[in-house]
Amino acid sequence: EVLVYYNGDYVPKSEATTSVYDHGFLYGDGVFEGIRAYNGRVFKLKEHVDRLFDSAKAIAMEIPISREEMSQAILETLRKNDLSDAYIRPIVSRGVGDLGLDPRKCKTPNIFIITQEWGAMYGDLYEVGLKAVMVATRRNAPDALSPNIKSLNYLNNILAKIEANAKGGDEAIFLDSNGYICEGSGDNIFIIKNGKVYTPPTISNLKGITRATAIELLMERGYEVLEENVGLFDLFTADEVFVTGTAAEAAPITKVDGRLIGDGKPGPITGEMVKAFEEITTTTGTPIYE
Ligand SMILES: Cc1ncc(COP(=O)(O)O)c(CNc2cccc(C(=O)O)c2)c1O
Repeated sequence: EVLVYYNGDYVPKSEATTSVYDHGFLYGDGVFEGIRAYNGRVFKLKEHVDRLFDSAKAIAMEIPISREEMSQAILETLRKNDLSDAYIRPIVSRGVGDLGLDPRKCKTPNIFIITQEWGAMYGDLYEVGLKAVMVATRRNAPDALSPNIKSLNYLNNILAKIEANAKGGDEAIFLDSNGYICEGSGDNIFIIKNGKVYTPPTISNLKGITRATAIELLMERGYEVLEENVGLFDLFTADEVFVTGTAAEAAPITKVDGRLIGDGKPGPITGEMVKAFEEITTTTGTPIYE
């Protein structure tokens, strides 16, 4: 049975439970990460652990183990489950406390680490590309609940997904509270026009680690990457669009709200990205077993 890390122990999946009085369950009061291991290496482990601790600091929650201990716990959980190609989900909740919002009711945070086998998220849709739809639900504003915090509050993203499902889309694209193109329900977005690459600034979306990697890879290949606001018109008239995320990696978007993007097939720069990701994720990263 899969073993889950729970506050320092490795327990069978069926025993990886928390109390109904855990404020992570009661109020979504907690943070999490989504990380992948490829070919026996964890991709961008330090960046993900750093973001987990930043998210915790943003909600004034002290994680009771160090960054290094968190990294080792992630590697050990993979080893306990003999995993080399995996999806890794660290979760830190505020912990158990009486009913009522005040986090001071919770003595200590609970830490879980789930690991499981994970293949490509969209399967063969990489060839044909994803159909995206715009959703009415806006991404939560930075001055309301910053989308930079990877928190257990994913209802905003789920509402977008519900809208996309209702509209028959594979992915939902958010506008931010100012009406600019923001990101997908679980991934960042890139738009290509006349050989230039545009991606929204991260004030209104998650500081994606795959997004940062894509920017590096594109610049290494001589592309100009502009982090600036783009609008619906820019999205609809783009030559290419792709989304990036730990789960999605780099996934082409070939239709948005019924409009073909470019000629409706994944574009050349997107193709370069998919190949570059395959290369970098299978050759770099923190070894699990060495
Ligand atoms: C809202 C949002 N935006 C962008 C990303 C991409 O960030 P990274 O490049 O750092 O992963 C995410 C990450 N989203 C994510 C990651 C892993 C799994 C799932 C899931 O849908 O289960 C979602 C996300 O949740």
